[in-house]
Parts: sequence; C-alpha cells; structure tokens
Amino acid sequence: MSALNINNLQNTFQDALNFGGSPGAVSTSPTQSFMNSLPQRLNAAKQQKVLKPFSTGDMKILLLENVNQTAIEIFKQQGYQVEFHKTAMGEDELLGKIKDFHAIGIRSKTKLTAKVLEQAKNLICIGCFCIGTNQVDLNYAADKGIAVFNSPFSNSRSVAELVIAEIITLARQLGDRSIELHTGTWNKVSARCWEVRGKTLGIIGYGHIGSQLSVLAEAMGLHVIYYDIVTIMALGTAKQVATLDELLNKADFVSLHVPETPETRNMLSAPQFAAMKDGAYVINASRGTVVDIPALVQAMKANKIAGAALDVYPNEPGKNGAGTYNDDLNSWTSELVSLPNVVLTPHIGGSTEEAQTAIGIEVSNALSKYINEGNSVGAVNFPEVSLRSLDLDQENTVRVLYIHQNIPGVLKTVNNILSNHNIEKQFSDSNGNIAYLMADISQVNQSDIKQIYEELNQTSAKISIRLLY
Ligand SMILES: NC(=O)c1ccc[n+]([C@@H]2O[C@H](COP(=O)([O-])OP(=O)(O)OC[C@H]3O[C@@H](n4cnc5c(N)ncnc54)[C@H](O)[C@@H]3O)[C@@H](O)[C@H]2O)c1
Ligand SMILES: O=C(O)[C@H](O)COP(=O)(O)O
Repeated sequence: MSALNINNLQNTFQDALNFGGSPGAVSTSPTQSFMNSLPQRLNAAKQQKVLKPFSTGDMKILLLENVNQTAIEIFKQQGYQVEFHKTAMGEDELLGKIKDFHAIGIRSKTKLTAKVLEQAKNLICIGCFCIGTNQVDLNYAADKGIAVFNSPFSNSRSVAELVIAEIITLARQLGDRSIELHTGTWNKVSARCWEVRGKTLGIIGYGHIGSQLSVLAEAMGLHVIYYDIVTIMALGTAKQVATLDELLNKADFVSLHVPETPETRNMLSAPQFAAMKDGAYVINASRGTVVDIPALVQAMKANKIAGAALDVYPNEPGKNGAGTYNDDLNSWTSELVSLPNVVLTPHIGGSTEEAQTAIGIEVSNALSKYINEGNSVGAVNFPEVSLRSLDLDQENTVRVLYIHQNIPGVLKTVNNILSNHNIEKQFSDSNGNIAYLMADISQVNQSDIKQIYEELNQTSAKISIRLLY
C-alpha cells in the first residue's frame, strides 16, 4: 500500500506516502461533558486506529505558539515528524522555513500571508489552534490548494467566563484597588462602585461566545441585549436590538464578540463612544482592531466611559516577557496604562487548560484526517468533502484527491481519466473558486497509478493532486 502526494507547484512526484492499518474515525465534540472527559478522550484518540500514511515519517509538521501538548502526542502517534516552538515566527523566519513542511499549526499571532504561503511549496494544510482565522490569508491558501482548519468553539466558555469576571471587576474598580494595595495604599471607597444586578449588558456579536456570555450574565441578574448582523434566536430573556446605536444607547456594559473583518474595524470609535450612556464600561476580548484605542482613551479622559477591559490589541508580541508590550508596538500604550479602571490582559481569553487541551485534540485530529484520508470536513476556506474510509481489504483500490479550479467541464475530464477503472464512490463539492473531488477507484494496477497521475496532472484546471493507495 502506498500513496502519492503530488503538489502541483512542483509538478513532480514529490512524496510517496503509504498507508496501512484499519480505517476508523476520531470524532470530537465541544460540549461541557466532552471537556470534562478530556483525559479519556485523549487516550481514546491515541488508541483509535486511523487510516494513516505508511511512510508517516515523511510528514513534517511545524507547530508554533506553544500549541498544546495533546496535539504533539496525536501527531507523533500518527508517526509524523514534529518541530515545536513556544513562540510565534515572524515573516522572515517563516520564509526560510515553511517550504520544508507539509502542515503547520499556529495560534493567533503567526501571520500566514500570501508572501509566506507562496514559499510553502509542500504545504497541504494549516491548523489554527484557536477560533480566529484572520491571521491566515484564507483565499490565497485556498487558491494554492491548502486547507485551513480551526477549532470553532473549544475556548468559547473560557472567554465568556473571563468577561463575566471583568464585568464585576470594572463595576467594583477591583483592578485599581488591587494595584493600590500592592503598592501600599489602603483606599476603601464605595463611590461609583456598583452591583451588576439589574444593569444592562449589551453584547455585540451573538455567536458562540456572545450567546454563552448571555446565559452566564442573566444568571447574575443582568438584563441582556445584543446586536448582530444576522437574526439569532435569543437565549433566556435576552433581546436582539435592530441597530448598534440602540445597543450603545441602552447598555451599561458593552462587550464585543465579533470576528476581525473590514466591517468590524474600529467598530467602536469616537461616534460610538459618544452614543454610549455616561459612565458605561467597554470590554473587548474579540480582536484588537475592533476598538479604536486612541478614541477610547479620549472618551475615558472625558469621563464618558467609566472603565475598560481589553484582552486584545492591534499589535501583539509574539512571545512572553518584560518589555514586549510597549510603545514600540502600540503608540498609545503609555496613555492607556496611566488611566484608572483599565484592566489589561495579554490575550488570555482562551488560555485555560480545558480550552487548550480540547483545541489541541480537535485541530490535530482534523489535520490528521485531512492528511491521511483527504477528509476536509471543518475546513474554513475549502469545500467540505468526505468519504467513508477507504476499503483496505479490497485489492488495487486507490483514493484520488483532486483539488481544482471551479470551472465547467472538469468532472467530465477527470472521470474520463478514471473511467478505465471502477469508481467505487465519489464526492465532489465547491467553495468559491475552488472545487475538490474525492474518488475511490478499484481495479487499479501499480502500473496504472503513474499514468493516472500523469493524466490528471495534465488537466488545466488542476490545483493539486494526491493519490492514496
Ligand atoms: N480573547 C480571546 O482569547 C479570544 C478567544 C476566542 C475568540 N476570540 C475572538 O472572538 C471572536 C468571536 O468568537 P465567536 O466564537 O463568538 O465567533 P462566532 O463566529 O461564533 O460569532 C461571531 C458573531 O459576530 C457576528 N458578526 C460578524 N460581523 C458582525 C458585525 N459587523 N456586526 C455585528 N455582528 C457581527 C456574527 O454574525 C456572529 O454571530 C472570534 O472571531 C475571535 O476573533 C478571542
Ligand atoms: O482566536 C482565538 O481563539 C483567540 O483569540 C485565542 O487565540 P490564542 O490561541 O492565540 O490565545
């Protein structure tokens, strides 16, 4: 049994991968019970037999940003070579390195730009071991036939819990009282300190995190309103409002939970702060570009905004350590840190043991299934294609993975090439400019394989081909 992994960029037979073992599937689920049973799940995932390349030692995976150890264990279990780094990598370092790897695992700091991906001649897939995927040029990756996976909700609860803590922290000025005592000042005050019961929380973006936050906030007696670009079912007694301005006019606490997009850039800036209630609070644990920080600083200096909790920033350091967060990265840092009732955290919304373990398992399994079987379910930039595992008991069966431009006539051409064999099963789907065909063909002799590859490689719509057998 062997498999060809042929990348269109080189137009050569690049890797010869084989696979053996019994077909199987590793499934994950994001529920609380899933999180509670993580150790058992990890063991199960490790023990489960999956289709895997025979020469797994050829697969090279680069893991950055201290991706959870569970991922390393699962990749090693597959037999892949793993290179692990605790920090993010800058563009120059990536440009020199990425061409050697078949897969890369990152979190929110490493930028996979078109310039970097252009050098990624061997890259099959990218794993974002987090929710956000804005750090990857998703369209460019798709155009190159590189599938991108993430973990859509494994850290949602962790972020929602952090925001709950911040709502009370801001209402009671806990950050300032703590700093004062740390520096020797006893300052027992009740002025402008409030209970949160009966206050209104305005949630911008009612997705996985926003809706989870809604449930927790109502349990503490907050009234919840939310604004979203799509109509979403309210949980509990929360109410969707029609406009952002309506939310800003009514909320005592405003918490942002939108992705980084062109539309969300500076979503809260001077006009939005002006529209908020006097003495309102702002919480941003989404992306640093969503809040115009200089405008926030002005609104706080004018006593319009009574406090802010920020977990994310327009420029974030790629590693931990003193001096990494300073005016070199963000020109407004010194003004922000000098304001009262400002809570600053270093992008830790999703940084809990539970979330990181769950993400490690989920994303490494998704990447393994894509590498070993071609299964792209869960990809964020790519057609989602899956076939049940290849029947390894059946002799002379080959799985064809053909990624191509989404233009008319391609399936006819490809099926013509495959037509001398028996097409056991086939699935094709498209997403924008990209289409992906997966087919299991039987009655294929060793000598046919090279010919199939060469004929597929001649097709003008081809982006990349892998043959698993
Ligand atoms: N601080 C952290 O550590 C941390 C952790 C996880 C996620 N995040 C960030 O939080 C974001 C939200 O996460 P999620 O899992 O809830 O995402 P999600 O996709 O489940 O929800 C996002 C919601 O925002 C809405 N939305 C999009 N554009 C909007 C706009 N212009 N106006 C109003 N609503 C809009 C969407 O319709 C959706 O309902 C992520 O994209 C990520 O950037 C940060
Ligand atoms: O997108 C996410 O999931 C969060 O921003 C967390 O990112 P991190 O894994 O880099 O902490």
